[in-house]
Amino acid sequence: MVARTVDLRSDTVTKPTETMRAAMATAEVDDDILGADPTAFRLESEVAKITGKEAGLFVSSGTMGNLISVLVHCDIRGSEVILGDNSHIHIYENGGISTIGGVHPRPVKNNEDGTMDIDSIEVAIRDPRGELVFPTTKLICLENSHANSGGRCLSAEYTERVGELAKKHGLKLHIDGARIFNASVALGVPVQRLVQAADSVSVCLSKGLGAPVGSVIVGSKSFITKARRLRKTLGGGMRQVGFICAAAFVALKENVEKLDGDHKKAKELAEGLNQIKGLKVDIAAVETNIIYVDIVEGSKITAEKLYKNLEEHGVLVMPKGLSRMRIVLHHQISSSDVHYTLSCFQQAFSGMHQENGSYSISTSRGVSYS
Ligand SMILES: Cc1ncc(COP(=O)(O)O)c(C=O)c1O
Ligand SMILES: C[C@@H](O)[C@H](N)C(=O)O
Repeated sequence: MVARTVDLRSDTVTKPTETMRAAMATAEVDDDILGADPTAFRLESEVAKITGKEAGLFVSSGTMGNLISVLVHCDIRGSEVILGDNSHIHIYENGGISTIGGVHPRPVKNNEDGTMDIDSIEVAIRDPRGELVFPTTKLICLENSHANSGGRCLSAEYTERVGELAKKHGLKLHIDGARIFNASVALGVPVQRLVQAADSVSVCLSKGLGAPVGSVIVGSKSFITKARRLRKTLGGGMRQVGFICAAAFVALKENVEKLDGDHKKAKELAEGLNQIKGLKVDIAAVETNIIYVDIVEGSKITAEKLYKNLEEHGVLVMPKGLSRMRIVLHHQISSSDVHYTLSCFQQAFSGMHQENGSYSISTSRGVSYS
């Protein structure tokens, strides 16, 4: 039996807080298909207000939020969406925009910082004169923060430039904002400013904000009307959904202020890991709560042995390839958990480990733990 668990696999692993559970138990609910569940409406309105959009719609997941948004914008047969080749929509959503929506993906290379070169986006836009043979470009998708790039943040200025390009070509812009609040906190820029150029945004409440379930998509009233219908078509219409929206509302109110702490712990953990011989971390790439750690070639331990060793000490990470892992911080990871995690990694590489979580490493800021 493992004495202690430090779950760093994702920020989706958090458990509802007592406040969330209390809110769920007393939530005002009603049939959200025959009318409007009042708590769902309250959550949708709050997210719309924060993002500066006309309306919102609660959906069960970020995947459903992206799928519905793409399908609303890509409403003609032969539609094509320009998106990052390393984006969540392109890699981790089962190709739903194609298999369910019949939308053709037009991947453009993601840079290491999560952006796509503006010129490359423009080159990928189909020339309408070739409509006899080409799909029809309808939409550009961005992702902020960008998960597979290590939680890197897209600036408001970059997003605006993509928005201007979309408008120039009569296209729409969708932002996969699963971690838009992380980007906002890390950049010190309000969410509304980061998504101003977007026609739609999918905002996850179940990631860093710690809600047990759900996302809210936001956009114009007309967009949300179409999205609501498509959600029903996909079987995503829900009846007394207010009891899960109540938890999401608590997350929105209570946990945004905790994100900066997650980012600081991520930086500290990244710096500590980077000091361990056999591991490599690009510290500059750690802008929010996500860390990618590479096991350097020739290190004393294989990835498989490392993960097994960590798991035996209760530390869970997300393997991402043969010699890379992903670590995600969230509000239920304490500073002591960070120190304990570092001692477990240290032990795995050098056989040194103290159960009380102390270890002797000094970070670049001269901070040492022992
Ligand atoms: C960037 C990004 N977009 C979308 C999603 C999908 O969210 P969900 O897992 O709720 O479907 C995720 C999942 O964590 C994600 O990281
Ligand atoms: C794995 C991925 O699908 C999930 N969105 C996460 O970041 O944990």
